Amino acid sequence: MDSNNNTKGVQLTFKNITYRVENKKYKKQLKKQAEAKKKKNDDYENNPNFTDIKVEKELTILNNVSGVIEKGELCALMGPSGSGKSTLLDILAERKTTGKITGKLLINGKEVGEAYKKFCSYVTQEDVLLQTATVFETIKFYADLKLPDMTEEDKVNRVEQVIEDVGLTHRRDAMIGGILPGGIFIKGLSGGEKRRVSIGCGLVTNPSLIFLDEPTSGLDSVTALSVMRTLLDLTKTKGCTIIASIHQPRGEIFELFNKVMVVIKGKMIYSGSNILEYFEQLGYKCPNNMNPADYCLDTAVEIGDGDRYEEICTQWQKTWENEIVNEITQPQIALEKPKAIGLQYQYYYLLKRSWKDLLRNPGNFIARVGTAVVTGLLYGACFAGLKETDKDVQKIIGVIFFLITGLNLTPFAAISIFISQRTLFNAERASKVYHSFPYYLSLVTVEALVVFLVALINAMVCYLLAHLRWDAGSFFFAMLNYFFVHLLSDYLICTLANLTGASDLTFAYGSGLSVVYMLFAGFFVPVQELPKAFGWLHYINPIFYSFVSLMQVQFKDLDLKCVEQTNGNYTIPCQFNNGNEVLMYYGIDEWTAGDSFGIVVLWTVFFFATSYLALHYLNKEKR
Ligand SMILES: Nc1ncnc2c1ncn2[C@@H]1O[C@H](COP(=O)(O)OP(=O)(O)OP(=O)(O)O)[C@@H](O)[C@H]1O
Repeated sequence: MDSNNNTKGVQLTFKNITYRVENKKYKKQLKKQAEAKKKKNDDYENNPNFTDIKVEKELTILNNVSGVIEKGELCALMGPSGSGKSTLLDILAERKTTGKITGKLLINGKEVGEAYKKFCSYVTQEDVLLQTATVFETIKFYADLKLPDMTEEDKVNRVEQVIEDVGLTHRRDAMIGGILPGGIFIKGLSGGEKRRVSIGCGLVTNPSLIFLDEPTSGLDSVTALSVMRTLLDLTKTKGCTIIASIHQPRGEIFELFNKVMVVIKGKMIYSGSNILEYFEQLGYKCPNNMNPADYCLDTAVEIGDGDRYEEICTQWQKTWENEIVNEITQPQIALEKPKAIGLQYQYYYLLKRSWKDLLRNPGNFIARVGTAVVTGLLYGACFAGLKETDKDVQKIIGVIFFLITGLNLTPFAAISIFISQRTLFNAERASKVYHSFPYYLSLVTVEALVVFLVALINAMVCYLLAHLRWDAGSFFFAMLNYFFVHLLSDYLICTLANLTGASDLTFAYGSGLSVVYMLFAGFFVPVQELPKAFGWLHYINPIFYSFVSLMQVQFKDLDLKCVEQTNGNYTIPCQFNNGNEVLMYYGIDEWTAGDSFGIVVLWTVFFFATSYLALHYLNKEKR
């Protein structure tokens, strides 16, 4: 048993919470209002009771909502669909990042500022978990990142205890399972078991306050009851305060709650432990043979649609202000604030997890490296044993261009990884498990390793078989160039994935950009022959600089043998006597290999940065 037994729970009071958002349809609605007014004037005789359409610049989603949840209470947040339950839950858990919020959140009667979030844990409606991790590893990851002061042994004990608390001891080493990025399915936990893992992740820090958004959604009734009983046990054994939004619980689940709060159309109409009695006072008596939860929800819908809605809301507001507020007593419990973990530790744990994920789901890695081997061999076979002769110049340039093109396109295979990891990242970031930067670094570290292997294998196999310029300096500089072409293309795809948040859009924009890059690389059409209107595009084309650098490595000061070809009586004269003439023909003789490679490195840094900024600022969890 935990040493903090029954000391963790807190009292949560929220006062006059109002939430407003911008009305994005404002202009459209104004137009409709004007049209309606015109119609009213034109058609007054037929429609004398016509009322104006109400249009506001801001929408009020929650209006002056207040309540108190005592230490150790299991509280249900109920209401019809769209009434504002999830919004209220998000505000109480301080997860709302959009809109205007006013009102107060008090822990044990005090405003605790920034520290507030550290007392809470939030379990989302969807289970967003890493498919390749086991139950133990998933919960341990949260313990590692959220409990920096604990020894390894204590963390393991805590995780084992949580696994027992959520009833998953028998599934401790089972994989989460599900659909992997790219579509492969691995068998793992059932829906109910995944729900328990998500709850376990929320429990591992021994939080004072736990928020759960629809904890029973998607579960069969037996599993739902079992999950809710687990939560009730936690309130009793650990004193946790738990608030769960819930839609339509079966009778047995409804009875487990110590308190029920009912929100209708953004206003609180009740908060207490005897809702049936309250509804009866209002004139809505629950028939004996009816599930009380169903009855409450039906009644809430009826109240929301009825004429007495405003009256009932006002009556409840008065009860709150005149009675409940005065009865709130503030428990005297010391609030110890959990410490935050350093970025380097976050990076360490994230890298460890990413590495394991790569090893357990090697399909993508094997496919990328395997393709690099096969295409390297095929390039090599087609261009085997090239000679430093005028006759082979076109083939040598072809090898360089094919290698660059292949390495530019291979990162498309990583789109599904970038997109699917984004979902997990969004959920974990919203739960404040780690900062975006160490996450990004761990992602790109593992990617850099794959990129390194692919570039090296692909280019080396081809370079050796085609017998390109044969000295150590040229070989290693060329390899470095191919690695950077591949790395910058990988970061480019990662940027597009983070900008768009969708795999189809990433593919569409990425392939379009690659075509433009190829076209303006100076290979098919030498730069001086590019159309005037678009010729400048090659200056902002990283692939052009890779091409220039590799051409310089291959041809600068290279002697070319002139082997004249004869065709009957006709002799084809040599086009190039040395490599510098080749560079001149392509209009790239004024560049140096170092300068153009430097620009490739700058482009790589640019895409590295844009990819991170897009990850950090865009496509966040939309709540
Ligand atoms: N940022 C926003 N912009 C516009 N409307 C919003 C915004 N946030 C919430 N709403 C609206 O506020 C209402 C309440 O949403 P909320 O998700 O809190 O309801 P809910 O009670 O949890 O519903 P459900 O039970 O169906 O999940 C909905 O009509 C929703 O469309």
